[in-house]
Amino acid sequence: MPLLTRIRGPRDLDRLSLEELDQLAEEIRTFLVDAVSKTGGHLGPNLGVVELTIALHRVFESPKDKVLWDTGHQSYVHKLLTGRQDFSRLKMKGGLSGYPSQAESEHDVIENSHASTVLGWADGIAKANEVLDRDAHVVAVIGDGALTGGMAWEALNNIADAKDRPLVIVVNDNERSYAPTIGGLANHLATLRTTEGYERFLARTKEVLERTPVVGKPLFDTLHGAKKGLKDFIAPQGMFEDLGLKYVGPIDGHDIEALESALARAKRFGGPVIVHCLTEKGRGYQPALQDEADRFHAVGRIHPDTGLPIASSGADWTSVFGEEMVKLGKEREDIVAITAAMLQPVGLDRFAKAFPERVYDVGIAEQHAAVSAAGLATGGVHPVFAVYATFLNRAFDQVLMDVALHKCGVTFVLDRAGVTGTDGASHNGMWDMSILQVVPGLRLAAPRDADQVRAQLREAVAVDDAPTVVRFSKGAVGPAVPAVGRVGGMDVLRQPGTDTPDVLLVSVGALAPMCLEIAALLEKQGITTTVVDPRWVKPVDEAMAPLAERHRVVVTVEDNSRVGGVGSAIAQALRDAGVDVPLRDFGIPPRFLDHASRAEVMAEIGLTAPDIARQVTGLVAKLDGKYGTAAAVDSVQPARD
Ligand SMILES: Cc1ncc(C[n+]2csc(CCOP(=O)(O)OP(=O)(O)O)c2C)c(N)n1
Ligand SMILES: CC(=O)[C@@H](O)[C@H](O)COP(=O)(O)O
Ligand SMILES: [Mg+2]
Repeated sequence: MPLLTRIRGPRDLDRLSLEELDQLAEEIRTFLVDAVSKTGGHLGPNLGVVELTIALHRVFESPKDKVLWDTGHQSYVHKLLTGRQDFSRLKMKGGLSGYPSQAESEHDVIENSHASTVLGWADGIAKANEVLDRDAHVVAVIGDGALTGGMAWEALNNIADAKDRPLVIVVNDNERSYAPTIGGLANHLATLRTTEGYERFLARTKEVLERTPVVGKPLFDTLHGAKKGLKDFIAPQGMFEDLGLKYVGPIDGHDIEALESALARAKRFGGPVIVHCLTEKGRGYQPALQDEADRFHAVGRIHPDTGLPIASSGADWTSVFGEEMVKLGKEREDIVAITAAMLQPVGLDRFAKAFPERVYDVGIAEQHAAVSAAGLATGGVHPVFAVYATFLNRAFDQVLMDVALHKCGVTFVLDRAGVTGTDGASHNGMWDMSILQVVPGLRLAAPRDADQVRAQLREAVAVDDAPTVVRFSKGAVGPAVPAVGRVGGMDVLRQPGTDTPDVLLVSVGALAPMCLEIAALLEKQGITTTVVDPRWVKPVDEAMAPLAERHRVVVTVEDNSRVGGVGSAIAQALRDAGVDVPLRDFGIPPRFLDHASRAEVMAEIGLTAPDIARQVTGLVAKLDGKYGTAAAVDSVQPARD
């Protein structure tokens, strides 16, 4: 990599010739395939923005000028050009984040991986530049997929209203989210893509007319002044121009010279301007280009030559859900499915194949998905909206005020619930069982294994007068965890072996195997434990309080924030029932978790069997008066915050 290794920062790009820039682009592609095949990551998106990122950093002066990335999964090239070329531990503990990271570089701003926010950020920074009279540019890169998110349009509405506030929007149009981007916007972008760019037409006309004696120049000035009429005739700018945004494009997103010319003109424009770039997701890497599903949007470790996965994972939670959905779809014609641009990642691809007319991809529009689901339920069908837990955060109000308030029978299936790890703080599904606790009427299930996913999904879709939620983890689903008894609606997973047990251990969802391990460790300390799985964690089962009362201490363990989670809800239920058995809740501490493997994160926050068993042993010891009264129990520190 003779050129890439010489790039220590963006300004090192300035001295390269066009030929060298093209060579650098090739070196970067080779680097990306080699590095990401070893670690896994967002290979396809980054292969598509190599030339675009080079051109951006040649035209704009980061970090003085702010180069912002929507979702941030396509920022690997940006990292390579801003002094970060060790990708050996990408997305791993202590290695580079898979997204921009302010801790890594002054060139990075937006760290969260939640789509459609970049234009809002850009609007705010541009306003700050104006207020502080700062001589700096803001350039926001947004994908065609992210542009289907409502927040992008809220921002555009504001940006378009400030005609003299410089802001450059680069639409990275590769015609895909994971799958081909859907909706009216995608269709509009297609018309812009397929018509001869007005700018190119104008450039060519200018060239011809400037060579035309006498009438040439005046004619060009007339044409150039023709403005919208001519533009719409030559290349329908439509929506963006109608919004009042200057539109430049479409530009070949792999032609560095054309990109630099367009970006330089946009930079000089002095107001909001859209540069519409046409790129190819997975460019330059045949296995990605041939991947019809998602062009290697996010890959695990792969063989670089073939693109084939190195480690194929066994049955995962997602596929268990997907298969049951197909069965349900056959049994009930009123069941429909919704995805927010993630059909395959959430496991609805098989349902879509079987029932193409009963699945809706709404684009990256979770809020719309929830409201549309309320409409679908009101219309007499039962929608199942499958979404990553962390992405439902943005649709909280819609779940509350559209679905729950109207008692709509909508089922939300939350994949990637709990600690996911390698995608960093914004991807952990650690808030759903807290924020959804406050939704009146909503019922929330946390299945512990594949059988329970199937059973609880069926129980959920049988509810037609309230929102139901089924949440499960990322990745491989563990072995079946059988019940050995039943109390109310709850499964007993381990009997205490005595009529006066010490601990009631409430195991939530996928942590059941760990909770059984905790009980075994406690038994070695002579501590008797009942392990119970509530199955439906909201509302708290009526049998919980009486069951708790038969124990000396209650311990709850959940793969969700400790704050306002299942433990809090159970504590409140015990108080309401006048049961004052001490309770200690274990969960995720209320802080943002740096990227690392799931196991490393769980160990770091103390959500492991040995950690919890040690703390519970201390609790019981205090109860035994070895260290004073039961009240001393409260002095035991919760899991490390
Ligand atoms: C709110 C939200 N929903 C879903 C996702 C998952 N997601 C990550 S990237 C992506 C597709 C983005 O498409 P686009 O913006 O066109 O970028 P590209 O990958 O094509 O460069 C999606 C749906 C997300 N990050 N945030
Ligand atoms: C950037 C984004 O939101 C997705 O691409 C996400 O990174 C995929 O996560 P999984 O790998 O868990 O499907
Ligand atoms: Mg795209």
